[in-house]
Amino acid sequence: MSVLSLENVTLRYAADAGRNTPVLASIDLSIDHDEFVVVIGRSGSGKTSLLNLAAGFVKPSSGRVRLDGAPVAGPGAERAVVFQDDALYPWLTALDNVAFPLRLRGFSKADRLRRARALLDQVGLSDAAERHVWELSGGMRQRVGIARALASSPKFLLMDEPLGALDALTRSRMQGFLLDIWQRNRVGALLITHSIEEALLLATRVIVLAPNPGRITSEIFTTFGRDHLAGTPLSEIRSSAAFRRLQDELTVLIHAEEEGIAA
Ligand SMILES: Nc1ncnc2c1ncn2[C@@H]1O[C@H](COP(=O)(O)OP(=O)(O)OP(=O)(O)O)[C@@H](O)[C@H]1O
Repeated sequence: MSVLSLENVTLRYAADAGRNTPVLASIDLSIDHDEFVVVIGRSGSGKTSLLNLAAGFVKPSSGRVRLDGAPVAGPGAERAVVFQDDALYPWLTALDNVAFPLRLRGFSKADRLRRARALLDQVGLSDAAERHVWELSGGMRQRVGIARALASSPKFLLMDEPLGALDALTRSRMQGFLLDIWQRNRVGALLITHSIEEALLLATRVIVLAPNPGRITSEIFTTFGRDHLAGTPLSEIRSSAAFRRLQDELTVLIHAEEEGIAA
């Protein structure tokens, strides 16, 4: 079983050396391989910074980031990252975009095309394999991006607002799709969102970050995503009393400090 952990992490950016308050402070977060952890919090609370630490894009100023007990020294194939902007290679087809990381890992051409086709099939894009990026809709591009992230068989999928640029209907469909991908590939997930509804639908655990310094103020365990995977339609979950109650609770938790300052 894999575990990705941030242990007593503080982060100050070099550009902000004069700033007294760190961007993140006293962060203790451990993500198991079967969890779907969603981080939510006000703008500037350090959500992206936290994901960048887990990805190894930035190093903690103090504390440790570990994967299965070993220090994380930088980015690695076992922690794949998906951004809001899909960042696909525009000159390649969907198939070649997904196959690209496999080339870097030394797979033969036949093997990478076989695996890339299987991944595109998994994200429902078999028919779009030969299309170029500009021929794909926003939701399709994000699915290619996720297939590409899965190509390296990561243990963890780190997603920064992956559905943030999509229209409401596509976003809603993609939420069900993300749950399916998470379950089928048995990856641990860390996802950032601004949407309380999305957080509750996807997460097995929601983490609330508050700013100045960025720190974890609440943790809520939920089962809505698993209920959906067991057959409950998302529309039924969204309109249930239990879901609405947690939505209200989470809204209060996210804005608690703001209201405290205003009072
Ligand atoms: N590379 C950087 N160098 C210096 N400061 C940075 C850098 N990246 C982020 N920051 C600062 O760190 C703080 C947290 O930023 P971060 O992007 O992690 O927050 P966030 O919660 O993801 O915000 P948002 O919801 O607006 O995307 C902000 O004050 C930001 O200006």
